[in-house]
Amino acid sequence: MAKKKTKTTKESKPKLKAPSFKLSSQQKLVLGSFLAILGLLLFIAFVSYLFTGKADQSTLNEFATREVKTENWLNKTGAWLSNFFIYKGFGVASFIFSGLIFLSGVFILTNSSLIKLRKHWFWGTFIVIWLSILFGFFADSLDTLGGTIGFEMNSFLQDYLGKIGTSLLLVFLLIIYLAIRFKVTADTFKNMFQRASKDIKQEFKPSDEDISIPIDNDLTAEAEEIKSAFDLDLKTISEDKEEITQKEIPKPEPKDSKEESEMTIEVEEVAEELSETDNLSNKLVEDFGLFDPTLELSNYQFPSLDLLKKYDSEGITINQEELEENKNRIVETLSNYKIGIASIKATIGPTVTLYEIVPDAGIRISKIKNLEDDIALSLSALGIRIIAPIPGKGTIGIEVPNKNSTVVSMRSVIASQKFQKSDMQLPIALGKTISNETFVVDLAKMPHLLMAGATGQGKSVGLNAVLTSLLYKKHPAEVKFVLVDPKKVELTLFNKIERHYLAKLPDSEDAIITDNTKVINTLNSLCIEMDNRYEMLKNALCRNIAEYNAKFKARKLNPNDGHQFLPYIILVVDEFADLIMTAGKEVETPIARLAQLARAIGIHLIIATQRPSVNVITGIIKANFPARIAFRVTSKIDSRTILDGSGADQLIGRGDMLYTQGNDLVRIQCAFVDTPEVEKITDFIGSQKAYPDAYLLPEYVGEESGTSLDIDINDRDDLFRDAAEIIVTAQQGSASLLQRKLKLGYNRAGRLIDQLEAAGIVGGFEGSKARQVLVPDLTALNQLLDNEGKKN
Ligand SMILES: Nc1ncnc2c1ncn2[C@@H]1O[C@H](COP(=O)(O)OP(=O)(O)OP(=O)(O)O)[C@@H](O)[C@H]1O
Repeated sequence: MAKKKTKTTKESKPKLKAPSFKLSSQQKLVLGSFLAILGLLLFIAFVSYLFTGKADQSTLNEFATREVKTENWLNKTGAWLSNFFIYKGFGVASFIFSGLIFLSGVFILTNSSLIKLRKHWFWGTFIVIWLSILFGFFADSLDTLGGTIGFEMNSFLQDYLGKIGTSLLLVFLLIIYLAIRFKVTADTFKNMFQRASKDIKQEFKPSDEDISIPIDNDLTAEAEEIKSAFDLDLKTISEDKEEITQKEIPKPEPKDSKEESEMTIEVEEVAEELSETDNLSNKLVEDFGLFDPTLELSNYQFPSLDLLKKYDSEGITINQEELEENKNRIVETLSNYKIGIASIKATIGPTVTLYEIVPDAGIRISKIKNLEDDIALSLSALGIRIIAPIPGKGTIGIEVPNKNSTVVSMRSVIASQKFQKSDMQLPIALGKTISNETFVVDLAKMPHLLMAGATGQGKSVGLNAVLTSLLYKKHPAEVKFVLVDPKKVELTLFNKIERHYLAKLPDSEDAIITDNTKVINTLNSLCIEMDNRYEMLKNALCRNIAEYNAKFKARKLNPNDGHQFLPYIILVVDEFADLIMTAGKEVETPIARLAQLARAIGIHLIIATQRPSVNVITGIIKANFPARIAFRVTSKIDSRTILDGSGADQLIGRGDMLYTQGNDLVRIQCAFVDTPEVEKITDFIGSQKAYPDAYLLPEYVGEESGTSLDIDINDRDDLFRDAAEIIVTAQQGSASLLQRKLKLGYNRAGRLIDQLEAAGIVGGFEGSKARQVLVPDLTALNQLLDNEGKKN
């Protein structure tokens, strides 16, 4: 029962709210037309009141006396109603009521949405009140304008707000009305004024159409509303008001050419369609701003320039005597070979001076090229390099080392405008060129760097210069280093910034990798990271890391979908020769894969080697490392291996280097950064708040566990039994143990471990941990191996 009751009340509710819903069609017709006619009658009465109101005033009290005639077009009722609405009510604004009543009738007749009608009533009443207050201002001169209510409201407001306050309140109410009702914005006004001024220019006819008193304007608005409500169905009815509405609609008129030239075309800006995610991300950016990857270490301070040393011997000093001497020797030497010189020009660099020679007409360049060695010998100086011709110049260059070379300090290159103002993704200040310009390159564009040079020629300093450059320019959130240092001493200083800048495998203790086994795991892990990143880029529809990160910062990528800000990862291998000698293909394959594919996803490799021989820098490696740095090497062949040409063998060492990124060779004096300087920088960074851990690379589980199981017993290594005994005795399943005890290379030890796993002596690969030994002691081992023998 109770249920029923609630049902009935529920049903009755809309009835109360909108009785017209339940009207029959006939009732609707009756009520609708009644209201429409009433509206019209009121309108007529009101119009008449404007002319006859005064005259009829005295007759109102004698409504019941039929003899007393009134002048209103609708006689007594018209006079009474219009007096009630206009004089006692809201003044001329009451016209709007007539419109609203008429509109209600039309709505009922046409079965239109009553919600819309309610809106018309609400805003209509709003504007009636607004107008009557406005007209109340002029009640002194024209008392009918604002009506009694308008007058009273106006005087009430003026008592409290004064004339100015009331006017401003009216302006504000009008703004509310326009903004909410007609969605007017500041731009609309601008356009309206522009159009109006154009119209005024075009024609200014003082015709009837232009005479508009405020009331007309408001009626216009209402009339438009009426039109829209009818959907233009009831043409006949709206014809009454058409004249008024048409004023608002600009008619396309034929214009002469002069007018056309004055006409400016208004280009509407079409906003790009935003997707749902765009809207969401825009809102997020509005609320929280762009995503800031540095937020976690927001107080991080970049190292200051003071941490770097200044050198006394900095700055080029021109030794006129030396210049003259060298010039004479060059001219003399060349004349010995019957090469005349038309002109000679010197450019003094930090370590070498370049003499640019224009030979006499008719001298063949190839002749000079062939005499390269002889000329160098005659000039009898170490480090002479002849460039014949200088690419793009048509001159011949002879580089002669300066007697007193100047140190290019890291401080000077870091402080340079070129570096400080660079907007490169990974700027590296390598040093200074022969014309003493700071040389800055973008590692992201290289995209990988191969460094070679004989021992003691400045490779480690060069690597430190690269790392220092990045530390001075990149926040810990933006770049991570994977450091491989088989020499175990060169990069140890960077341990201090492990939790800021280094990346490592999960579970590994040290971030700097010194063990070759771990290098393979790390490289493979980087390949997984690369694949993961490609997947993320693909899902985000981005082509490279820069686009991806920009999108992430704009909060267009949802972290819940696995997206995150991606730091650049830079793999630095200090001694590649050692690595490739011991691990061979196992290292070469992932390195080549990374080099080929990793550029787009922000993994860059820097590989340094002392031995630039072809078995270290293999074809596949070379093909993927277009950017190369050569420090001094001992032979022409080595130079050719690195640079595909000679030159590196003629360098003078101590950071003198050649850089190529494809074609041109640039001679650069590498910036010098000393170990104490690096220590100061890493101390400075290390003493600051860090991330809880180093950047963790994805875990890599070696493939050997899967493939090794089908190793044939007969193919076992000769040392299999010895290896098994060592492992079981030590109860430690590690390849490095075998390497040490049996004096084996990494590859062979690894193979033995695979065979031991296949035989069930050691467990599967467990990342960086040693494998589990499954045989408890030697007796059990002997038993196991004997049983195996019997089976076969
Ligand atoms: N850019 C430079 N400016 C001035 N001197 C330099 C520069 N680079 C290197 N040197 C000098 O050369 C020495 C050896 O440099 P570095 O340790 O970098 O050589 P290396 O090539 O790394 O040798 P190794 O391969 O044996 O480690 C430095 O101690 C320094 O005195």
